[in-house]
Amino acid sequence: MAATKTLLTLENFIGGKFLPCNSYIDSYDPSTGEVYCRVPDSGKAEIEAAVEAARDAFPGWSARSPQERSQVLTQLADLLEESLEEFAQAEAKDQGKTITLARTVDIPRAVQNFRFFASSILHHTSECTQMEPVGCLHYTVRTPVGIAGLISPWNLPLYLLTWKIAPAMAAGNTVIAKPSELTSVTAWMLCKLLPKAGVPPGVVNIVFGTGPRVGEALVSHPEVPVISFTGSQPTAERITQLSAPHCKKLSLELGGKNPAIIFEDANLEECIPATVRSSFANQGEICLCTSRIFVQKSIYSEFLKRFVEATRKWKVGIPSDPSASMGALISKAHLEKVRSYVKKACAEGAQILCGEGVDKLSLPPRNQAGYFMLPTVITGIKDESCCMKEEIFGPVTCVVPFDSEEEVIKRANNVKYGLAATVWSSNVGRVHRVAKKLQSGLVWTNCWLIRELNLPFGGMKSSGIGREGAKDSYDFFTEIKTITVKH
Ligand SMILES: NC(=O)C1=CN([C@@H]2O[C@H](COP(=O)(O)OP(=O)(O)OC[C@H]3O[C@@H](n4cnc5c(N)ncnc54)[C@H](O)[C@@H]3O)[C@@H](O)[C@H]2O)C=CC1
Ligand SMILES: N/C(=C\C=C\C(=O)O)C(=O)O
Repeated sequence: MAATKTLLTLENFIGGKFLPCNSYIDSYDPSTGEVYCRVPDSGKAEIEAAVEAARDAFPGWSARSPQERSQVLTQLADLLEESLEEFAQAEAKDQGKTITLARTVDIPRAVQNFRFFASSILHHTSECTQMEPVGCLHYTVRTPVGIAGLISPWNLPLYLLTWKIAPAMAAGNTVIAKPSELTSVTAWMLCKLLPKAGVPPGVVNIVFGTGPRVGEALVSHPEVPVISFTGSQPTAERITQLSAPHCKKLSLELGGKNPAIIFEDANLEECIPATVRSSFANQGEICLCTSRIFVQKSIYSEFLKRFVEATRKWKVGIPSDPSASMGALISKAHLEKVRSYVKKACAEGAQILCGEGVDKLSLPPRNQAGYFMLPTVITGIKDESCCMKEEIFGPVTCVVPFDSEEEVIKRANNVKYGLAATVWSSNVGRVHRVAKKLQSGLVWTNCWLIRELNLPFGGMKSSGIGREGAKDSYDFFTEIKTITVKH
C-alpha cells in the first residue's frame, strides 16, 4: 500500500474532467525495470462516457470556423512548447529513449503537428464544375466525419498521438484517443493543457488502457465512424475485423522491413553515419528504421568495416545521459523478442559483427535490470531468414551484398512490407529509376527521415492502408459531398 502511494497515477480525461478508474495497470520505467506509474485499465464503460462527451461536443466544435479551430490548435502548440523540457523528461522516462531525442525530435514534432494542422486547415479548397447544356453548377463540400477513434503506439508516444489528434480536431471532429498502455504519461500531461488552450470539454477525450479491453471497445463502438491506427499488423487485422460490420473509415499505419540500398558510387562519408542513425535511432523502434542493408559487392568489405566501427560508437546509455545515442527498449518482453532474432540468426549460421553477444554493455548498477541492448549488426544471412523478412523493431540490422541494380530491386521488394526505403548513389538517373521501382510508400535518397508534412505518409502492401499528411489527413477526417444546383 505504501509503495502504491508514491507511484504516479494517471486518470482518464473525459468531457473536460479527469476521472479515476476502477482498476489500473502497472507501467514500467524501461531504464530500471521498476514500476513507477499506474495507468487506468479502462473498458466499455469509459468508452461509453467518452462517446457521450464527444457526441455532446460535436455540434459546437464542428460549427466553428477553420480559423477559430486553428487559433485553438496554435494556442495548444504554444503551451506545449512552453513545457517542452518537462514533456521531454517525461517521455524519456516513460519510453526509455534518450532525453536528447525527446528534446530535439519527439516533443518539437508534437508542437509542430499542432502548428502544422492549425495552418494547413486554412488552405483547403473545394471543387466546382459547370454543365452548361443542362444549366447546372456542381461543387463539393467537406464536413467532419464525427467522433474519431485514434489509437497510437509506444515508440513515439506524443509525436504519433498528436499527428492524429491535430488533423482530426482541425477538421472539426471530436476525438477519443487511446495511447499505448506502455507509454501513457505525456498524453495525460497533454490533457492538462487542453482547457488552457481553449479546447471545449468533450472535444478531446483520452481514455487509457489495453488494446483488447479499451481499444476494442473504441473500435467496435457504432458511434465512432472513423478509426486511425498506428501499430502492428496483427492488431490492424483485428481492428479491420471489428470495424467491418460498421463499414468504418480506416487509416492503418503499420510496420516495415525497410531496405537501404547502397551503390558503389555512394558518398560513404554521408551514407555511413546516416545508415547507423536510420538503423538504430530510438533503439530501432521506429517503423521507418532500416533493417536490411544491401551493399554493392565492390564496396561491401569497406562498407562493412566502416559501418561496424561507426555502430560501435553509437553509445547505449541511460535516457538522462546527454551523450547517449540510444536508451532502453520499451519492455522486457520486447527486449527478449528482439534478442531472440539475434539467436535465430546465429542458429542459421549468420555472423554477429558487433553488439549482442559480442561486445560488453556497461551500465550503472541501478540500471542493470533495465531493458538495454547494444546495436547489433548481422551479416552472412540469407534473404529467406526471418531476420530479413520480419519486423524486429529493435537495434538489429542485417548487411548483405548485391551485384546489380535489377537484382537488388527484386530482393528489396521481396518482403510483405512496403513502408520506407533509402537509396544511396551519386548517379541521379539511377536514384530516380530505383526509387520508382521500389514497392515502398516512402523513398529517401541520399538521406533519411527528412519529413515534408504536406506530402503523403504511409505504406504499401502489409505496411498499411491510407496516407497521412496535409491533404490526406484532411480527406480522411472529412466526408465529401457533391452538390448540384440547377439554375
Ligand atoms: N508503427 C509501427 O510500425 C509499430 C509497430 N509495432 C510493431 O508491433 C509489435 C508489437 O507491439 P505492440 O505494442 O504490441 O503493438 P500493437 O499494435 O499491439 O499496439 C499499438 C496500439 O494498439 C493498441 N491495441 C492493441 N491491441 C488492440 C486491439 N485488439 N484493438 C484495438 N487496439 C489495440 C495498443 O494498446 C496500442 O495502443 C512491435 O514489436 C513492432 O514490431 C509496434 C508499435 C508501432
Ligand atoms: N509512424 C511511425 C513513425 C512516423 C514518423 C513520422 O511521421 O515522421 C512509427 O514509427 O510508428
